[in-house]
Amino acid sequence: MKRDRDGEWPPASGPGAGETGPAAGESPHALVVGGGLAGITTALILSERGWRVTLAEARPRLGGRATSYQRGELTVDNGQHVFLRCCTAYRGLLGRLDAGPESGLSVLQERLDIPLRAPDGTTARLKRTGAPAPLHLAGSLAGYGLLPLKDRARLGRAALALRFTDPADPAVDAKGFGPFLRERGQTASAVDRLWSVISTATLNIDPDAASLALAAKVFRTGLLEDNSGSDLGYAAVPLGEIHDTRARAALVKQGVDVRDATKVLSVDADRTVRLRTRDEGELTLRPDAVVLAVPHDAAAGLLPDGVRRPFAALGHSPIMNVHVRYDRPVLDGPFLAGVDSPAQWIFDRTAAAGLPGAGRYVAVTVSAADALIGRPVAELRPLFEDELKKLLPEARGASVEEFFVTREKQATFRQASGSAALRPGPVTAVPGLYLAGAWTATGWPDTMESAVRSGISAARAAQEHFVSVHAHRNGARA
Ligand SMILES: Cc1cc2nc3c(=O)[nH]c(=O)nc-3n(C[C@H](O)[C@H](O)[C@H](O)COP(=O)(O)OP(=O)(O)OC[C@H]3O[C@@H](n4cnc5c(N)ncnc54)[C@H](O)[C@@H]3O)c2cc1C
Repeated sequence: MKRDRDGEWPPASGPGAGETGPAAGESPHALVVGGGLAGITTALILSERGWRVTLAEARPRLGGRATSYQRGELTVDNGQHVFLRCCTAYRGLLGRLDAGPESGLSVLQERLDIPLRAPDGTTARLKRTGAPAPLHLAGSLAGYGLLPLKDRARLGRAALALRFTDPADPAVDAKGFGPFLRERGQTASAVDRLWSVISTATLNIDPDAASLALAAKVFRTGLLEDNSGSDLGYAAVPLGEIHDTRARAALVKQGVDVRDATKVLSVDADRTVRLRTRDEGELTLRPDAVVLAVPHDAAAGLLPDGVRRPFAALGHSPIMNVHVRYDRPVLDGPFLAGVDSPAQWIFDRTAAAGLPGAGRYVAVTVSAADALIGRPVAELRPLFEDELKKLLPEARGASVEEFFVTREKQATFRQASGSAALRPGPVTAVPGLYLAGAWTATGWPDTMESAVRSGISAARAAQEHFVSVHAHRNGARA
């Protein structure tokens, strides 16, 4: 079987460390631009390989789009984040930061188990058994109470077709997920009440517009190829505790020069980089490697003139989170998926956010939030309070103590059909200049997993280039 090197967090040293570090006495300098998960990963790996690494992050905190902020006594995530057991690279990063499930900082279900409810009170449970994939879901889908029997009977046809759909095929990427499902007999309710629950959450776009290739990647890797792939995980603490505090400590321990509140202003074709530092001063560096681990539009703005940047057309899709504090428990588990409702995923974040007392704090995720993200709180509040009363019977008698909204207009790139062709690999036309970020060509949707994979690939590309240039120079000298 082909080894999935990008899915493995590379060992720091010893056998398996891969391409080996720079030779003794040589200590090349890398500037990693962007302190999101892609930049953190690149910086850690290059540093472990013997590079001197500077990490420049424009904001005062690390973690990029997967982070937290303080609001009174609550530590609020900018948006609820989940991962799956198949996210091997992100789980590798959690392990590297001592933040895996065994640390208590994150949770990973032993077996996939998602409770779902519709506003009319109908419920279902997406649950796996220990049977081999795809039989591990057969019982759960056969009893999926949110769909009539005739719809359930047809689910297998689309699942089987997805299992044989190649996510790497450009012709597949040119197609939409919605049309593919309809062609395979899936009704509008099957799309809304089952397929979209997973595809909208992972691809952040309506199924009709979503790339079939990315949908096939999600369903194949998560649900259809391995029985444990979709076991669900999430942080048990604020995201910032892992992606900022823990990551920063690991980077500093590793010797990385972490410069937050430091913005890269320009990168020239000879790798001369201008930065604006925390104290508003300017600094110029000329490192051996520059890794742009920034969002795609920021990368398009920083690349030197003459370098192609088709990815500037990737666009964005928004995610909105609605945050509600109740005076009492309203959820009878850690989370619930809502169907036929704008309240798509409801997570109890009381303990994670550090809220004391009997009250409860829930975070509600609205992916592909194009229609709602621009609406004022005055409109969103009655809408969501009402929806939550329909989905959570316990909320009907509860008082809302606080209601606020976080809006991420550029949460992910627009994962539409045709987007794969726009995603670049880590190597650019400028020697020593690399790209990383969840939007680059990892084959994964714009997720934490994709970000970490992109960081692994960029670090590997920088390392291989450096080693080959030096082997060439040393050969020329001999
Ligand atoms: C609300 C929300 C919910 C999400 N839910 C999930 C989920 O459930 N599961 C999941 O896996 N993914 C989820 N995602 C997606 C996930 O957060 C991203 O895919 C991932 O964090 C991207 O990491 P990154 O390092 O590629 O980019 P980013 O996190 O965007 O990091 C890039 C960094 O570069 C910095 N930067 C930009 N320009 C400069 C400059 N000129 N100089 C210096 N620094 C610069 C930025 O400040 C930023 O910190 C969600 C995203 C959002 C917003």
